[in-house]
Amino acid sequence: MNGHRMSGHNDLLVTGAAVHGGESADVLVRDGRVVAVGPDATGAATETDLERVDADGLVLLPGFVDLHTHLREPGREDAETVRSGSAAAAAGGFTAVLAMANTSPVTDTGEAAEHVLDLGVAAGLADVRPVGAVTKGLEGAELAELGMMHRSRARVRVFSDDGRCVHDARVMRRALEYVRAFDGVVSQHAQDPALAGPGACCHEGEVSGRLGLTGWPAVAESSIIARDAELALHTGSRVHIAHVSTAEGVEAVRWAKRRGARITAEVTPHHLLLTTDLLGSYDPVFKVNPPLRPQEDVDALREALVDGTIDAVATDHAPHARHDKEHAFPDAAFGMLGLETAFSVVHDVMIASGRMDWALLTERMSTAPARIAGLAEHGQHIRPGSPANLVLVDPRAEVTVDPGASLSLSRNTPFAGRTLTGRVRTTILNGRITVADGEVRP
Ligand SMILES: NC(=O)N[C@@H](CC(=O)O)C(=O)O
Ligand SMILES: [Zn+2]
Ligand SMILES: [Zn+2]
Repeated sequence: MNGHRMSGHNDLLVTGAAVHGGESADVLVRDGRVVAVGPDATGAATETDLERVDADGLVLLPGFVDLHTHLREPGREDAETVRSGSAAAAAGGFTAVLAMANTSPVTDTGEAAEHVLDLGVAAGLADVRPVGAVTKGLEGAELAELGMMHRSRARVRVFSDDGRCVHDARVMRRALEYVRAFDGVVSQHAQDPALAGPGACCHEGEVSGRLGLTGWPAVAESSIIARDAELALHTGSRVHIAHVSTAEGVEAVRWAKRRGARITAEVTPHHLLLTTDLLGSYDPVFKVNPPLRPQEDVDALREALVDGTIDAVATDHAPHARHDKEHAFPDAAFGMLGLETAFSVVHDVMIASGRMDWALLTERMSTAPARIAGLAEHGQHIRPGSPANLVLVDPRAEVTVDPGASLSLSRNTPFAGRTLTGRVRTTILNGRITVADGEVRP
């Protein structure tokens, strides 16, 4: 809001954008809202106090919403802060991000959640919403203060022990029962720890045998999804499956939806594009949890994202300091950057290839994640009265990913040097430009 005033403009007029990928129109934004779309927009603008954004050839969409971001603050401000992560989010076209609870200290109390919320407001570059831990200290034993986190100013609705699976069925059942009262949701890192040996660090299959690494079998993912679907049916609560990575996992979600379970699922951009083939290099930049999978899984994930078995794209942006990645593959940290490249990857893999249209991309990157997280100010259809949380993208521009240009404090992108079609140009948060062409607006 301050920035809005400081910029000196009351009105923002976006001209010639293909709204929702359709007809091109002018869009007038004032006081954080869209006030006019179409021929009226120009006439309604205040000529004296107007910023124009020429959007010829660009597509205007509701801002993206990320259900799964690691911002590392508090605790690992060397890898990312709420400020740097919000800048990366804005550069990637995101207007809202859910900040995972595996910080230090863990977000497992009302105060901890409010702290993250306040850091997000102070940064002012994205709507940062804390995810609450399911269990105290992510230890999997005792429920965290779920009700207190929900009743806090942060209004936490999404809970996750991400990084660790809530493997105890009794704990998962209690958590689901608890969040039902306020329509909360548990986001599960579906991976049965009992099914992977200690030191697992890649996909279990031909690749783990060949490289001599310990792997996670697909059944570690699908068996937890099936169990949690049963618990969701039993409790009547909502469960969300984080970063689905296998064809078996997709099949379990499909089965659960058919049975009427209140289940949603997400896939990451990296699991939609990258495969185990990259592991031959033993480069830890490709080490992630869940691991990269073979092409058959990638194909199943793409299909599931189209047919709705998978509801949303979520980045699992997981920044790591250089010294945590510079190890032999088995010892390096798990995780990849994702916020700044998400749109380009999804556009390249799903739209440029003809698998998806703009309406479906909007649903998967904006509308569905906003709905799952209960964020009413995001993912709204662009029309007079809707919140001005928006993104302008250029479907024709190519991006060659340069880790050095990232606004994240970390550099661990698996897409370095890749050329992708589709680029984020301008992100608008609450009526104010946050990032234009990769530069943060002061
Ligand atoms: N995705 C990862 O490989 N790592 C995440 C944790 C997680 O999402 O499980 C992290 O916090 O670094
Ligand atoms: Zn996870
Ligand atoms: Zn994660």
